[in-house]
Amino acid sequence: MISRDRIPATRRWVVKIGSALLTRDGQGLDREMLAPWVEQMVERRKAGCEVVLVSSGAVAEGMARMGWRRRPKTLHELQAAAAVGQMGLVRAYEDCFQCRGYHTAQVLLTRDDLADRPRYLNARSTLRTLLKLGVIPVINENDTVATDELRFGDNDTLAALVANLIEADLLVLLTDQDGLFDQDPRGNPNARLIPETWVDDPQLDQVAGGSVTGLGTGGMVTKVRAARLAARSGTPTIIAPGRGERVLTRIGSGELVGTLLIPFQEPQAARKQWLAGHLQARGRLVLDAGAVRALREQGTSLLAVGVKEIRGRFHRGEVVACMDEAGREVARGLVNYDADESQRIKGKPSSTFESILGYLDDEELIHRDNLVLL
Ligand SMILES: Nc1ncnc2c1ncn2[C@@H]1O[C@H](COP(=O)(O)OP(=O)(O)O)[C@@H](O)[C@H]1O
Ligand SMILES: N[C@@H](CCC(=O)OP(=O)(O)O)C(=O)O
Repeated sequence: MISRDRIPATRRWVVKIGSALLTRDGQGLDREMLAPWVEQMVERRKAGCEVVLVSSGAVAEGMARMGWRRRPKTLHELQAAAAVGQMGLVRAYEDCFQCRGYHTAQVLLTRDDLADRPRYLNARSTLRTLLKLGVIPVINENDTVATDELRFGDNDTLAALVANLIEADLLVLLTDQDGLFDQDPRGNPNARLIPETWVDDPQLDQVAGGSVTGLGTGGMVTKVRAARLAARSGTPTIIAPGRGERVLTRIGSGELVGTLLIPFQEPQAARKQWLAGHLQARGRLVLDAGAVRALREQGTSLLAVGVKEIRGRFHRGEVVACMDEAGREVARGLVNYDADESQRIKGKPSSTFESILGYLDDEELIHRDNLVLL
């Protein structure tokens, strides 16, 4: 189990800086805040810890550059603002890191980049190479091309998936509060900071509220969800106050800063993490109770005989969600048959596939190696 005293030994961090923190009430980047964070990340780097930065702020900086006082309503205007603002964002980081002797690299990702296995593997190799070269990757969502179906939507999720991608030792979510409280501290003076918690504690779903500033997206809800995603690679998360004095340095020395969310499970193999973090399943399979039990209790492959319903359009090799009859997702995995073929073989034993389809590709609908329980 990770505890604060193990943090000084961590060697790979993902640091996420949120919009609520980085932008002065929506007035563009707070460049004065940037320098101390960069300073501290450079300190970490010099102490032998690799750092990947996930930074929001493109939309807010774009709005400031265009002289827009209100956040635009249409997706295209938001995308335009992000494209303008991203220039300012990377320039600010590049200037700040370069004068301290470090190069930065801009990496813009969409959900599809991480959902597609070859692109996921490419992103992983590029990030690893950049880290080996001593460069600081600065990641944001590729807002220009990300439509609603393609969006991570909030950078907490993006940061967690990046932590999975590079198997980070720590995910730091810097925000405008001192950490996670037992209720939203805005307007609740009695709210108490939670210094440490298991990430799977169901209570967290009650305490974490949304964002109220209109600048950030997601609030604590997406941070808790991100911490749970990060836990899949065994990565602990700290939600910490970005405006706190030398916050990254203090976290690095194991001081009690913010909220530590502790992973509850052994790290999953990278392939299973990728499957679990895959945000958009192409289709759904509804399983009968026997199949759900077999997956959960015996860790078997999924056979067509236990499948009652096929929903959505998908091809062999794509990710599908496995649901129980009450509509809860129990697993997801890479399916061995297209949707049309699955429709024809559902509820049937594999001995009949050849006569139904004219061929037998695989005996299982999803092989256990390609399946992850949720
Ligand atoms: N239990 C809670 N503890 C702390 N903050 C909370 C809680 N519930 C909701 N919040 C809200 O979450 C906000 C931070 O999230 P958000 O605005 O999305 O920022 P960021 O851009 O840093 O991701 C805080 O300003 C706070 O009002
Ligand atoms: N990609 C967007 C950031 C999305 C966003 O606001 O995320 P968050 O900082 O998690 O609330 C931008 O750069 O403006």
